[in-house]
Amino acid sequence: MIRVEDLHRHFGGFRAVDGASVTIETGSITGLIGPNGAGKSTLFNVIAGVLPPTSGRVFMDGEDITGLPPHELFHKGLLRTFQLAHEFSSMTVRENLMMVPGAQSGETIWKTWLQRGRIEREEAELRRRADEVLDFLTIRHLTHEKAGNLSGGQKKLLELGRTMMVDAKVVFLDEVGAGVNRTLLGTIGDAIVRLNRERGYTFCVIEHDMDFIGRLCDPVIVMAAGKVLAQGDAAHIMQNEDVIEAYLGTGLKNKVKAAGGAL
Ligand SMILES: Nc1ncnc2c1ncn2[C@@H]1O[C@H](COP(=O)(O)OP(=O)(O)OP(=O)(O)O)[C@@H](O)[C@H]1O
Repeated sequence: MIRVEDLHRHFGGFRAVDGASVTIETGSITGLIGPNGAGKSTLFNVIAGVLPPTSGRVFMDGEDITGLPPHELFHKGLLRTFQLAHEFSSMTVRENLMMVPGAQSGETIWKTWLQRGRIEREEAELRRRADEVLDFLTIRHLTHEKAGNLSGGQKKLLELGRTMMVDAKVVFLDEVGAGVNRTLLGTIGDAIVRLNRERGYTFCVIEHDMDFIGRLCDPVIVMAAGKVLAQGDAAHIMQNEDVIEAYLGTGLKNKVKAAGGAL
């Protein structure tokens, strides 16, 4: 479980995150939604150690992890996908999986040179794991494709695949659906659900596509102007007056109400 207590992150006088307290339960796929500029990415960055908080605390399974650098969180199994570094575009999809930091044993070049048999065994094992990941994500046909030729959605699948190479526990995904076509978004959604159910991954997902959020996420956390407005299941959340106002603004909300319409 990730617990965030009264987190603030200011940029000069501007409060991008302004006293947010949230819980991401182990085993959940938690959605994080809110209008542009709500502070969602900043909250992710602070939890994942990319930015230090101005104040407040972050706990992982009861351990205080506030301000730990990304590589330490990485070793604890908490990662924001871009911590895996971007794909190497001139390398194949399988090579990209095999290159994930932390997937190798981490021996020095000198030692591995002395143990060439061992490095070959390790490479074979990495290749086997990479192929297992490609099968899981149903992209085995892309094994030898250069990563630079992948579509936006296929790159997102590769990102998910790379988390599988390091046995992540808690994965923070920022705007999974941005620029991804419907079919691939469905495949990405299925992969997230299967990783959650079959491998016990906990996810926290920022996404603007409400269909995607509604299908995948429970609970959903809503942020606006740096604060947490509401938390609950997606259907319940979209009935919440504060949430409607944050998305539509008071004027439009009143017009919708006057017209007797729903959102
Ligand atoms: N490094 C920075 N320096 C100054 N202001 C920043 C910085 N990073 C973010 N902000 C500001 O903080 C606010 C929150 O930004 P953030 O990216 O966290 O919002 P968001 O909810 O993720 O928005 P979006 O959905 O558009 O990605 C924005 O007004 C943004 O301009």
